[in-house]
This record gives sequence, C-alpha cells and structure tokens, in this order.
Amino acid sequence: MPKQQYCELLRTTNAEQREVVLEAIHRLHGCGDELLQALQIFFTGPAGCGKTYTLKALMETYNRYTQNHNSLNNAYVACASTGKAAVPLGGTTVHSAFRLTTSRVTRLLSAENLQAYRNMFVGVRAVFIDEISMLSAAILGKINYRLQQITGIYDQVFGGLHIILCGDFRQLPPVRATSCYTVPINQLGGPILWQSIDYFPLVRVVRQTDELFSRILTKIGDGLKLSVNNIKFIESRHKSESWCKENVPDAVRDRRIALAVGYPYMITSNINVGDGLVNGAIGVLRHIERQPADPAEAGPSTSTTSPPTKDEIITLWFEFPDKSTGASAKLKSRPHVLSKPNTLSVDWVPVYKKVVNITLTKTVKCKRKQFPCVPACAITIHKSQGGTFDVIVYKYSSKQPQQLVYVAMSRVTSINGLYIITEKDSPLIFKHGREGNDSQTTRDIRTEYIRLQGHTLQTTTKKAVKFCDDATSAGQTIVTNINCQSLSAHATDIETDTVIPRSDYLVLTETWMRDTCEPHPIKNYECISRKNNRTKSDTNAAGGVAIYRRLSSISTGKVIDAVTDTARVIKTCGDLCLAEVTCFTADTTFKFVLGAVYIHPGLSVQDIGMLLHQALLPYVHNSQYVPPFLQVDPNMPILLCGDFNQNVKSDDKFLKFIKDTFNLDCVSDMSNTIDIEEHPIETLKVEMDENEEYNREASHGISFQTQPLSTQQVSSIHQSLPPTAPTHTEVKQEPVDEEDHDIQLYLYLVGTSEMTSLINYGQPLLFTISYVPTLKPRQNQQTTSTQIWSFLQHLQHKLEATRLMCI
Ligand SMILES: Nc1ncnc2c1ncn2[C@@H]1O[C@H](COP(=O)(O)OP(=O)(O)OP(=O)(O)O)[C@@H](O)[C@H]1O
Repeated sequence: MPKQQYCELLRTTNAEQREVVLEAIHRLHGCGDELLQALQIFFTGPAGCGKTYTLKALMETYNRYTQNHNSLNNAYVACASTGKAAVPLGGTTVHSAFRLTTSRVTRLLSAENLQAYRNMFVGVRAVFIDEISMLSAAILGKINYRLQQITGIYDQVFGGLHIILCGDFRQLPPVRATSCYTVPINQLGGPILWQSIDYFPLVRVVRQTDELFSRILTKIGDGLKLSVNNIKFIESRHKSESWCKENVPDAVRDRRIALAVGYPYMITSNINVGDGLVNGAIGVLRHIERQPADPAEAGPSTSTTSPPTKDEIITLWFEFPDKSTGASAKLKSRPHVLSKPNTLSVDWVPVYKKVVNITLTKTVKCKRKQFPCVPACAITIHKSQGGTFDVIVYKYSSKQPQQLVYVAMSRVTSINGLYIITEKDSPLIFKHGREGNDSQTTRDIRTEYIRLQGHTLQTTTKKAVKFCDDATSAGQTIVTNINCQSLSAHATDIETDTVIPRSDYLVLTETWMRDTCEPHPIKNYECISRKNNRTKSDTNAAGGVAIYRRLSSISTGKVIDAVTDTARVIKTCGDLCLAEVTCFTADTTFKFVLGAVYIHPGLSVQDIGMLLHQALLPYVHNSQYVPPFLQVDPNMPILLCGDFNQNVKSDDKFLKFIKDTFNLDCVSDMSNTIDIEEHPIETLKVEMDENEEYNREASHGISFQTQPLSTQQVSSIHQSLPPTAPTHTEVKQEPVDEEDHDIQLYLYLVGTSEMTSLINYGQPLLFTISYVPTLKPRQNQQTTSTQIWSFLQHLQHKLEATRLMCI
C-alpha cells in the first residue's frame, strides 16, 4: 500500500480504532518495557464496529513498522476461521495456514515442513485471526502449539509473537465445538491460553449510522429484552414474501438449481482461498461454456431419427464484484479467453466441475462430479457473517438461536434496508426481543465479557491521556515536542490526536513553514514564536521551528524577539525560536524559557554551539559576553526541545558540551530508542510541491516575523562572542535541605514510549512530552516565591536539572 494511502486509511479511523493501531506502533517502535512485550489482544466489539476494517490498517502497520514496506514478504500472517472471512483480509483459513487437521491430536510438523515454516516466518511479527467466535478452543490450542513449534519458543504463549484475535462472541459459535473462551474438553491447561490475552473493545458501530437501530441490535446480541417501542420498530419491518419478490427480487431465493446467465451464484467450496475463490464468494454467471457431444459416445444409431446427444457443460464463467477474486484463475485462462474474443471476457473467472469422493459405507464409495456453486439470490446466515449489505430479506423464526438472529439483522447498513419475512406470511412476533435470551450460552458470553473488562489493554494512549488530565487538574503546564515534517500536511493529525491537543504548548520542529507565510493555523492554538532561516531562493523550506500555545492555557507565552533574531545570524546551522512562558500557580507565577530547535544533519558540535550560544547568551552564567541591550537572567529555567540531529547514543560530545556550556541536562531516555538505520522505514515526507500554496508568500494578514536586528546590534553580538565556547562556569549554590521546604516539584517526562502519533509515522524518535515543573504548596502553607526559587536553586544544586533539553 503506498504511504499516502496508508496515511489516508489511518485518518479515516475513529479514535478507538486508531488507539489500537497506535498501540501496535508503540510496541514495535516505542521504547521502554512495552517494546519487549508482544501485543496479544482479543480485539472485539459489536457487529459493524469496524473490526475487520481496523485489522486491515493494523496489518499494513506491521508491514510499515517492521520492515521496508516494499519487501515482498509480509510481516504478518492473516487468517480466519472460515474461507469467506479470510478473503477481506487477503488471508487464508487457519486450517490451511497452520496445517491443522480435524484430528484431536496435534501432530508435530515434519522436519521438512518445520523448516519450510521457519523460512516463511522470517520477518513475521504478528498473526491475525478474524471471526474468532467461530474458532473452537481446541483449534486455538493447536495454533498456539504450532506457533511455539515454529518459533522454538515454548515458554511464551503463541511463541511470543504478536497475536491479534478479532471477533464477537455474540455472533455465530463454532460448529459442533466449544468456543475458544471455554475450557477445551479433554485438554489440560484449562483456559490459561485464552485468559493470558488482553481485551480491547471497540464500542462505536460504524455500519449503521442510525444510532437507535444499532443500539437495538446490540441489545439483541446481548440477549436483552427490548422495550415495547423497540419491538414495534423491528416488527414494523415485516413484509410478505410476495411483496419482497416484487420489490426486492434479488434478495429472494430461487430454489431451482438451474443455470441462468445474469443471475448470482455462490461458490460452495474453497477452490483457492488465496485467490478469493472460497466457499461463500458470490459472482454473476456470465457464460455457460459447452463442449459439443462426441457422436461416437452416443453409440450406434438404432433409427434414423434418434435424438441428438446433449452438449456437455465444461466451464461456468463468473464475474465477481471484487476484481481481485479469481485473479490467478483469470490469468491462467487468458490464452483460452483470447482465442474466443467474442464469447469470453478477460474479466470473467472460470469455474470447473469438482470431483468429490464420498464414502457411504465401508463397501460403498461414490464419486460426485459437479460445479461447486448454488444460486445465490440468498445466502445462509452463517455465510453472511462478516458481510455488509444495503438490503436484506431475512426469514425470521422464533426458534432460531439468538446469535443467528443477531448476525442476520446486523448485516444491513440501515433499518430501511431490512425486510423481515415469516413462514407462510404469519404475523411477525419478535420473540427474541420480547423475551430476551437467558440461555446458558448467553449467560456464559455475558460473564466472559465481564471477566474480559478486568483485562482491558492499558494502551499508551490511555496512560498518556490520564497523565495529561492529572497534570492539567494539578495546574501543571504540558509541553509537547513534535517533529512534524510539514505542519501543513500534519496539522489535522495534531488536531485529531487524542493526546496532543491536551498540551499547553506545542514545540514543533521541521515545520517546513517559511517565515514569509502566515503561520499555519492549528485549531485552538496560536503561534507565539517561529523561525525558518531558509530564504525564498532556497529550493525547499525543510527545517523550521515553531511554538504554539493553546488558547485556553492558563499560562501566557510571548516570543523572545531579540534572542530569536540573534539566532538568525547563524543561518546555515538550523533554526531556533524561543518564548518566555509564565505559568500561574495558586498564588505565584513561574517563568521559564521554552525553545524549539532544529539542527541540519551532519553539523559539528562547534557549529551547533554557535547557534545555541547566540540564542541562549542572556541566560549563560558567564555574563561577560552578554551585550548590554540584552537582559541577563542566568537563573532562568530553560526547556529546549527539538531535533538536534546528533547521535548521542554513540558520542556524548554534544551532550557534554550542552551540559558544560548551558547547564542543560538531557532528559530524553535514549537507552531504548531504535536506530532508524537498523529498521529501514520510509518516513512520511510530503513533497514540498504539495504545499506550494501554503509555502507561497503571504501577501496580507498577521505576520509573526520578528524585526531584523540593526547592524549595530549584530556587530555588538559578534564582538561579544567568545573566541571559543566558554568553559562551564560553576554555579555556586548553598544546598537547601529538602525537608525544610517540603515542596514537591513535579517534573514529568514522557519519552517516546509514552506517545506516538499520526504525525509520527516512520519517525519514532524525537517525540517527547515534557512537563514543566510546578510547585505544590505544603498543606495549610502558602507557597512564596522565595520558597519556589530556593527550591529551584536546591534542585539545580542537587540535580542541576532546572535546565532541560529534550531531544
Ligand atoms: N473508520 C471507518 N471509516 C469508514 N468506514 C468504516 C470505518 N470502520 C468501518 N467501516 C465500514 O463499516 C462496515 C463494517 O465494518 P467491518 O466489516 O470492519 O465491521 P466488523 O466489526 O468486522 O463487522 P462484523 O462483526 O459484522 O464482522 C464496513 O462497510 C466498513 O468498510
């Protein structure tokens, strides 16, 4: 899938669908403990909430985040309990994927097969199984065993692979077997395998936009009684069979097994699962190909008027709505099709007779040769599971199991497309809704869902949301640092993210936003500072930094003009902008300098030093170099965020320099980050010409461009520059005893493991939320500014950490 299509797909997902995709990204590319944990989830939700839709997004995510997506091999194995359910995923049945037989005993794979599997599984990180409700506990156990055998990891369930099980237990159960959440009969180990899996529910139904209808359907699925009005609503869809034949003829089954061109037929066996020719696939019959009967076969003629022998039907040609169905069969038959240009079409798929051996008794065996298809003006409810239809004529019977009723009715996209018929047109009495269903199976399903709720997957998104909400209610200021690689391309991603809009400040790098244009709007934010040293003559605007403030933030932020302007002197290094942020606590204010930095790749520490030095000059303790027109505050806390393009993992020269010169501590946890080189991933870069309109010079409106420095100011700065980077000036502070003050400083740092966002496709690093400290007063005691400062000094003395840098 091209990257732009992938981005569009993710953008169409709703918040909860996206949450699970982001969680997979965290597990693959975050850092910290999650990285080591395989994502093993039961991913569920009511019919039509987009489970299969999200699976497809997840599958592509595994490809993109584990290997170069152009590779021929997928990073996942996709399968489903039935061939029909496997088709939308482009997968196969679990039986064929893992060579499972119906035997109770799971046989070991032969050495040859095992080796073949191991070769196939090179690069496979995840296994997807759809329509899990139709999978038995025994089969799940066999899959577990197979995966352990293939990976050779026996002490972890599913061989330690990521496993995404998807389905809804309110839908159809496995045929003549126990559901996978129940204890398998005759098996040791009990439900441990199933219960080790985390639960991730989707709750929003997408298939039906009518909320009332989808609520009623979920109640039916849960076996709950419906209200009188709800029952009336469903029963109002009753129609007579003759009415349906006349008004929706395509949805009424014609039981005659006749072949008629132009009518739909359903394939009744898995001819080729990989090719989409599966039990349940429906296509329109386009041509019946006959072979003239061989007169020799008719035997000697007994009379001159003997009837002619019948032509034999050799091939049925179908057209499937999905052009990929039967793609390889079409390819194979192409020479034959081209030889009959006026009769056959390359869009049609040939279906041949299939021979089935049937053993009737020990001594009687027979062979049946027939086309594996039946008229498909209607399909069984079992075959409809997983499908979405605009119109449904459903024959209701009060004796049908509740899961069957639920699956049948939940296929349709709107109540207006649902027509319910009854045996002999008897009045519709919707028994399932009137009485509910309190069978043992329904009770077991309800109990299982309650148990599962206690095992809900704690996603990084949930943790980050809680973290932000707690921080906000405690009056803390949240700063999020994002490497956005074109703000115009990703502003919507920022706006629609669950976590990012909770930040007070967005520190953006690689905005690709020229200074000559108006700042790109971000909903609910204002741009308070920005810089891009690229000039009009530069071919692209790569780089660029900006600081945005949430309009509802209780803090204030203003650009530090003079410093931002001094940074312009070193144009070739990168970009830097600063803002002075003032946070208001209950009874005092707290100021700090917030900086956004982007350094071009391949620069030396000296080059970067020049840029930073000029920008941060007023805040350096060694004030002898500070020109008189700049106000000096060597104690001002600084939070510098950005993309420094320095490999700090392999060389600490840069960190040492930044610490010695500016007393800045690096707070990002680099220990678990992944080198992009090791995991080649194409970053989501939107070509600059796509932003042409945005990048063109703005002719009117607000300009945040700062006033250029006067020549005098520039020369003053030049004169003030030290010949070499100044050495670290020791800060002499009196140690302050923490006990004396009892003030807690809340400093939260959330690294890449805590968040990833859409804007971060393929760019797992450099994504940090940093939380600026605020002070919590001791109970019944007012916090004074003296205390705050003495505490900060104490902290600086102790941790030397009031100046922070996030990279
Ligand atoms: N985020 C989305 N944006 C647009 N369409 C969506 C979205 N999510 C789901 N859909 C559409 O809603 C319909 C139902 O989706 P899907 O088949 O994935 O649901 P499901 O939960 O797997 O259903 P079932 O339980 O019946 O198998 C499909 O037509 C799908 O394309």
